[in-house]
Amino acid sequence: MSRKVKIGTRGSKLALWQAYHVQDLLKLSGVDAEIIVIDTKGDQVLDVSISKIGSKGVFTQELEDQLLDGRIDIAVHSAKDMQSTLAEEFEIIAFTSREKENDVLLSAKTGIDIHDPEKPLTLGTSSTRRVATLKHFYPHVKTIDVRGNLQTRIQKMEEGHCDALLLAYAGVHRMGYDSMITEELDLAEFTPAVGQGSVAIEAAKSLDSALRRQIIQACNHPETEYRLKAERAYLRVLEGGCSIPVFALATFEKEELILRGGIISLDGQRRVSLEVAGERRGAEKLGQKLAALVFAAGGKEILDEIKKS
Ligand SMILES: NCc1[nH]cc(CCC(=O)O)c1CC(=O)O
Repeated sequence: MSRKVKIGTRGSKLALWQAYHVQDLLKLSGVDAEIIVIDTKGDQVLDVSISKIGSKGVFTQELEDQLLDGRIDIAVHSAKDMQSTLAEEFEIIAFTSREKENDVLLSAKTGIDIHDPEKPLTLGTSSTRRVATLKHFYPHVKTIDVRGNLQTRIQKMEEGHCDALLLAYAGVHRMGYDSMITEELDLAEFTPAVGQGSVAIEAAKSLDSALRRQIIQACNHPETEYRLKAERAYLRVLEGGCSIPVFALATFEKEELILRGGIISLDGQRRVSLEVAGERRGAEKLGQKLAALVFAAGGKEILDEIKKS
């Protein structure tokens, strides 16, 4: 393979970091790659909340068009931002080794404590899962909607719109803001969004098979792949876009794949969270099994209500 692999990415700082990360992984395997930045609809309408832009895959459509044209060979995304079902022509060929999956609090202040109900606290977030989780476990905490990239959000916080931000560790770490983290939240309470912390590499099924193999060899982390397969199979049954407070986290305990996940009502009143375990080669079945159990335990009702609202 003499020509360079063309990596397509959005132009945000986080997206670029992820594209450079994939470029580095390829380089380590002796594969040269170049980065091609593509504007997406999701980036152009920053002032509107994602759930209101409507269509699924606002961040992925333009990249997929270029994959089909062959103008790029692969598209790099936060795994979390990828729809659970891709169009027929596309597939995820690799998941990079996962970062710590936790949500974290980020603040410029000291003494931020979500556990003390006597202490007024306003958190900035734009995720329905995080808002609903706060309402469930920490009802005294106020939230405000803060959108935009991390730099913009931090600026809003420093202007006094909120005391702290509630974000994914992965993004904070990649953007170099670890020093502002005041707390890593408990995974059992703030169970992350499906895929949080991993980078997904998407390709057209028509991609050259030798190149495809090289990219997988260089970038795919099998343990992460199994974990995300289980989580994404769960998400697929729930058809959960990013506007639905669905959560799931698969982990390995020895050789066993454990999948914990559920759903919360938007008001935080009802939260269903369950756990299943099985073998790695049954990862997708495990996701489907969890979905069936969550539905039976009241999750279906919660989901139907949210879809109607
Ligand atoms: N929701 C947007 C988004 N998509 C990916 C990340 C961070 C990287 C990751 O979670 O893998 C974030 C920011 C956040 O949720 O705080």
